Amino acid sequence: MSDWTETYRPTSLSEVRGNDKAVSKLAEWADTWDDHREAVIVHGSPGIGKTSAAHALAADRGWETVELNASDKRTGDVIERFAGRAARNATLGGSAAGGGAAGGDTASRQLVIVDEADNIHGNYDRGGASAITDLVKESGQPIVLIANDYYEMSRGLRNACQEIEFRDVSARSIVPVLRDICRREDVAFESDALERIAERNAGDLRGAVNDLQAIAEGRDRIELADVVTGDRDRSLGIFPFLDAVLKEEGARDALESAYAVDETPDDLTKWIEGNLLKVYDADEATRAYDFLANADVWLGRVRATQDYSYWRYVTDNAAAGTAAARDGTAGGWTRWGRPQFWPASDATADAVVQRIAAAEGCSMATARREILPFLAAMTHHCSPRELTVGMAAAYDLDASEVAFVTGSGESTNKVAGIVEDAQDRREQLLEEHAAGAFAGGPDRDAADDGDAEADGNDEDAAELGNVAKSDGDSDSAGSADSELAAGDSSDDASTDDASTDDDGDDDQLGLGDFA
Ligand SMILES: Nc1ncnc2c1ncn2[C@@H]1O[C@H](COP(=O)(O)OP(=O)(O)OP(=O)(O)O)[C@@H](O)[C@H]1O
Repeated sequence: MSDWTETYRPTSLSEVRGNDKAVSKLAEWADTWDDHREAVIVHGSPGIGKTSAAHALAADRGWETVELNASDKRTGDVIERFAGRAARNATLGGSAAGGGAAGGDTASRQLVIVDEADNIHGNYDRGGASAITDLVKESGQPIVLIANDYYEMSRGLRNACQEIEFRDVSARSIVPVLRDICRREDVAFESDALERIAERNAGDLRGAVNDLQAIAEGRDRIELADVVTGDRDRSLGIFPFLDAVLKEEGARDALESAYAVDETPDDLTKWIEGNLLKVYDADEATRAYDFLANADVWLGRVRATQDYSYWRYVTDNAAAGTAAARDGTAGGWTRWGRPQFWPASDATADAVVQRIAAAEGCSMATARREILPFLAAMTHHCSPRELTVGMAAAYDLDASEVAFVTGSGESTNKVAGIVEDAQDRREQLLEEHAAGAFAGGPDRDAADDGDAEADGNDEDAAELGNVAKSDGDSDSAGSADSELAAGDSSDDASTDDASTDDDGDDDQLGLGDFA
C-alpha cells in the first residue's frame, strides 16, 4: 500500500484544509513577490500542511520547486547557487531569462522551499545564520522557510522575512479529510471512528492520515472498536509516549504506554529525563527525579549483572513513577527534543566535558555523567540567566557550548548575550583577582581597609567568590597579604589598572567564583 499522506497530499492551495487565512496570505505573498522580494517564514506544529501548502502554491502558479533541508550543511551553498546573487539573472534550469528575478515571465520562476529552517543555526557552516540571512535578503527567487518554532530562528532572519503562522488543524477539519480518503480507498467507516482518530491526533493531520491507514490495513470497514483497540495495539511513537508520560496519563496507563514503545528502558529513561523540565514545575520535577534516580540504580544493576529482568523496575520508575510525580495533566503541543548527551563522540560535548573536568579536577567520565546533567538541568533554556552566565564564565563556554548544555538555540540573542556577559564576568574577575594579588589598582583601597578580599595565594584564589572570610582569620591573613601585595606591587601597582589585567592566572578560577 502506498503512503496515504503522499497519495493524498494537497496538489492545490484550495485542497489545503483549515488555515484559510494563512493560505490566502501565502498566495498574496507569492503574487506580490515582485514588489517586496522578501522570503516568507511559514511556521507551526508538525503535520499541519505547511510544506504541502508551499508545494501546492508552486503547482497553482506553475512554478518549479527546489526543496532543501536546512539541517543539511550543503543547504547554504545550494541556496547561494540557486537563489543567491548568481540567481539574479538565471533560473534554476540555467536559462538566463526574464523569469524569476527579472519579473515578467513569472511562470519560469522557482520556489525555493527550505524545510526545518529553525535548524539553520549551527548547521550552516559558512558564517551561520547571518550568512543565510544575507542570502535570503538577496535571493533572486522566492523562498519559503518552513519552521516549527519561529522563535528558534535568529532575529536577523526573522526581520528579513515575512511571517505566516499555520495553526493546528481542528478535529472538525480533519474528519472530512479522513472521510474523503475512506471514500476514495473504498473503505466503509463509522463516523465515530473517524472522529476518534481526528481527536487523538490533536491538530496533526499527517498523524491522523497515518493512523487511518494503519487501522484500515486489511479491513474494508472501520469501526470505533478498531480505533480503540488500535490505541492499545499500535507501537507508540516516542513523542506520543512523552505526551502520555509527561502530560496526560496516570501511572498505570503510562506504564502500558512504555510497553507499547519500541525503545529499550534505558533509552526511554533518557528521553524522559531529557524532556522532563519542559513541562514539570519544580515540585513535580523534584519528585520525578527521585524515580529517575531509582531507574538509574536499576540500570546499573542490569549493567553489572546482565540480568535484563531488572529492566521492568527501570520502566516502573521511569514511566509510572514520573507520571505519578505530576500533579495534573497538561495540554498543548510541546517540542520534545532528543536527549542531549547521546552523541558520546560529539565534538561539542567532548569540549565541554573536557573543560569541566579540567576546572573541577575530576575525570571526564565524572564530568560527563555526574556534572554535565546537573548543569543542563539547572540552566535549562538559559534559565536562571545569572546562573547560566556564571556557568559560561566558569568553564569559558562559547555560544555553541552554551547552546549544547542549555538546549537553547545557538544563534539566539539569549545565548549571545549570555556569552558576552560571561566574557565580561571573566575579565572582571581576573581584574579583581589580579588587583588583589598585586594590590595595584583601585582595589588596593579595599585591601588596605582590611577587607582581605584580595588575598592572592592559590588556595584562596580557588575559593575566590566565596571569600567572605571570618574576621578572625582574615585579619591576619589579610594584613599579611596586603603587605606582601604592597611590596610586590611597588613596581607596577602605581600604573593604571590595565597593568593588572593579564596575569594569566585564570586557571585558578572555579565555578564558585562565578555562581
Ligand atoms: N492542512 C492540510 N490539508 C490537507 N492535508 C494535509 C494538511 N496538513 C497535512 N496534511 C497531510 O499530511 C501530510 C504532511 O503534511 P505536511 O508535510 O505539509 O506538514 P508540515 O506542516 O509541513 O509538517 P512538518 O513541519 O513536519 O514538515 C500531507 O502530505 C497531507 O497528506
